[in-house]
Amino acid sequence: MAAPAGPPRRSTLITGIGELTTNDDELGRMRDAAVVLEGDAIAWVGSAADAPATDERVDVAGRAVLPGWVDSHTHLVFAGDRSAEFEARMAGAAYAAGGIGVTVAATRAASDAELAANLDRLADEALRGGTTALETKTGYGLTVADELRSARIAAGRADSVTFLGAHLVPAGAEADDYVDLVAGAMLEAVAPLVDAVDVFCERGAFDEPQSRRVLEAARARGLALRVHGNQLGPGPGVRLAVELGALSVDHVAFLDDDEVALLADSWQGGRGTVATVLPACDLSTRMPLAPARRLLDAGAVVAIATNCNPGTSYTTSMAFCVATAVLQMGLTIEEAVRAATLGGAVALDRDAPRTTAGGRALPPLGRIRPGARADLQVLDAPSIAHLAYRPGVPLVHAVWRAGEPVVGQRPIP
Ligand SMILES: N=CN[C@@H](CCC(=O)O)C(=O)O
Ligand SMILES: [Zn+2]
Repeated sequence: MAAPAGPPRRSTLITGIGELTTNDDELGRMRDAAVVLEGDAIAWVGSAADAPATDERVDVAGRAVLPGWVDSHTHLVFAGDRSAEFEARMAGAAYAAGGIGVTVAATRAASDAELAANLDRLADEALRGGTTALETKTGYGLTVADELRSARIAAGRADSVTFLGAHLVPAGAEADDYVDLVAGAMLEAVAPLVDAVDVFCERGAFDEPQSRRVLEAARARGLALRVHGNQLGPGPGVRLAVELGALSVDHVAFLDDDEVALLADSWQGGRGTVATVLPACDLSTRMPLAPARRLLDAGAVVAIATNCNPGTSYTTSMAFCVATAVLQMGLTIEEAVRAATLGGAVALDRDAPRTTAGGRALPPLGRIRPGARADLQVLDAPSIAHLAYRPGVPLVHAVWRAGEPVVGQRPIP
């Protein structure tokens, strides 16, 4: 299968692929496959025996190749450490939304350079673990100036940036005044820098009317919507997200059957709301694991993400989340890998080609097929089954991001 011809760009053949997971309905999961990368995109996928000539090549000696992880939910603009809070939780204390305030104080006190360096450190860590596309959020500033600098630091470092001014009512503020600020001046300041707007719709954070105000203001500006919902108990987050056409509702640990059906039905007749499960967060907060099996059985679209943040889920490891989804949430290997790659791309609205406001073409993410962004990872294993069969073992052998070999084995001319 080949992409339409364009101007010549450096081409690389990846051959000797023992097992290729493409997430493409026609190509499926292939044996003895080869892939050609050209510039930042995939140019050809097929049987190794039919591979075309290229400028350079790399033989991965029977290893498994799959799309890079698409981590569609992280909070990487922060400073400080909450390991004492984590240790207390492991000794029996409950998680409460108010812990966010500790990170807000540390983030406000940090310099731009410190915040950028912390984000770069975590993004590099994620890349070494096979993550080739990353969403990240503001939400630890909670003033116009601090949210704006968080958005500036995230823009250009992440594939997708989300404004989460509605993360917590900051100390000393009155809730409805703060919602006015978030939906007004704060949103106006960050809007040119962000792709989506998110709200923590939960007891102790924002209630349904407050969440709705922020989301409707965002929608009126043409921004995509996300909701942190049903994390710590039953709540209105899922219903609100589906009603307003949010791209995703994330956490979804507490769902009744009607909410599961609502998420599944949201896909009838067009684009719906992705249910993003965050297995590392569920474990780190000692909450029930989100019902990913029930969601898939009902026909919902599921994404798996890390929710990397210093409070509830301090990991960049998508492989850990995939292993947990298989071992503890009842997903098959293929379902978990798909949710952590293509599922994330759908949650970011990046599963199809897009053009930026400035006219730049963005190739789609989450699949290995001609025309997709050349984002792939090579495992030091013959099959994706090893991601759960060998949990906790760092299996990344090499990573290409947008056609560049960024980790491990390099091609030779
Ligand atoms: N739930 C809300 N926000 C983060 C937690 C942030 C924190 O505790 O610092 C989350 O996704 O889990
Ligand atoms: Zn989150």
